[in-house]
Amino acid sequence: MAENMQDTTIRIGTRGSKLALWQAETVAEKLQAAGFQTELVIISTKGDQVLDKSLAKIGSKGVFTEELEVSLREGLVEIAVHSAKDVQSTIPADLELVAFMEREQVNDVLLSFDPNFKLERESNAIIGTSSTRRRAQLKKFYPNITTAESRGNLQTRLRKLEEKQFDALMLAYAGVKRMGYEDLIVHHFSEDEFVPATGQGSVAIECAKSLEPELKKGLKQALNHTETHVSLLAERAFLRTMEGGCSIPTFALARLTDNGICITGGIISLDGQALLRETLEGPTVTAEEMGEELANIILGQGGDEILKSIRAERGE
Ligand SMILES: NCc1[nH]cc(CCC(=O)O)c1CC(=O)O
Repeated sequence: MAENMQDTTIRIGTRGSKLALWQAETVAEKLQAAGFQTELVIISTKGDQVLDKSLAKIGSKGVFTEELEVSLREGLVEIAVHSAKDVQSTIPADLELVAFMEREQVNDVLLSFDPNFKLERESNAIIGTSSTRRRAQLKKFYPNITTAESRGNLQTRLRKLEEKQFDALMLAYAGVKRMGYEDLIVHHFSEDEFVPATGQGSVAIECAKSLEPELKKGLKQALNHTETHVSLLAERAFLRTMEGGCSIPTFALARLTDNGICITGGIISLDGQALLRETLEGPTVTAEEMGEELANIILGQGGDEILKSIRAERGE
C-alpha cells in the first residue's frame, strides 16, 4: 500500500442492525490489518424504519441502501457496507462497487426453538419469512406449508419465533452464522431447490467513483475476494437483465468450476406453480455475458410472462 495511505481514515457507512454492524466490523478489521484507520458511521435506512410493511410493499429499490448512498455522495463516508443481496442490480452512475468480500455458505436454513422440529414434504407447519422468493419456493416444494410475514432484523424475527407467531423461521445461513444462532438450525435447504437470491452470503463495498484511484486500489486489495467477485458479476448481470429487483422471486447462484464458471438461475411465480431454472457453464472472462444470456433464456422461456403477471398482481 502507498505510504501516504497509512494515515487515511476510512469512514465506513453501515446500517445499525447487529448483522450490519458485524459485517462492517469485519470490513474495519481487514482495513486495519492493511494499515488503514477506520471509523464506523451508523446510518438508518427506510428498510430499518418501516417495519409494518412487507419489503414488496415498500417497493422502491434500494430499501436498505439509499441513505447509505446519499452519505457516500455527500462525502460523509468513504465506503458503504451492504449485504450484497440488498444492493440493486444497477447502482447510480456516480457510485461503484469496489469490492466483494468472501462469500459465506449460501443456502437458506430453518430455525426453531423446538429441537425436534422436522421438515417433511407434507409438513403443514407455519413458517416465517419476508421473502417472496422463499415463499414461492416453499409453496412449490412444500405445498402444505403456510407462510407468515416476518419483517424486522434478525433479533425481532427471533422474538416472533419465540412468541410462537410461527413454528419455524426461514433465513439465510450467512446471517444466522454471523449472529451465532446456529444452535437453532433445524433444517438446511438444498441450494438446488431453494436457489438463493443474487449475492446471498456476500458483503459488497460501495464507494463514490470520484474516490482517489490509489485509495480505491488499496480498498480493493484489502477487501476483494476474486472468486466471489466473479460469481457476483455473473449473478448481478442476470438480475439486471431480468430487471428483477428485490421483491421479484428471481434467484441465481454462480460458482467457479475447474474450467470456468457455472451459473444457475431462474424465476418462480408467486404461487410456486411456474418454475423456470437453467444452468450455463463457460469461461470466467465471460461471467457477465453468461449472466445476461441466462436471463434472456429464462425470459424467452416464459419468464417475461411471469414477471408481467407479478407486476400486474401488484398493480405496478
Ligand atoms: N434482506 C435481508 C437480508 N440481507 C442479507 C441477509 C443475510 C445475509 C446474507 O444473505 O448475506 C438478510 C437476512 C436473510 O435473508 O435471512
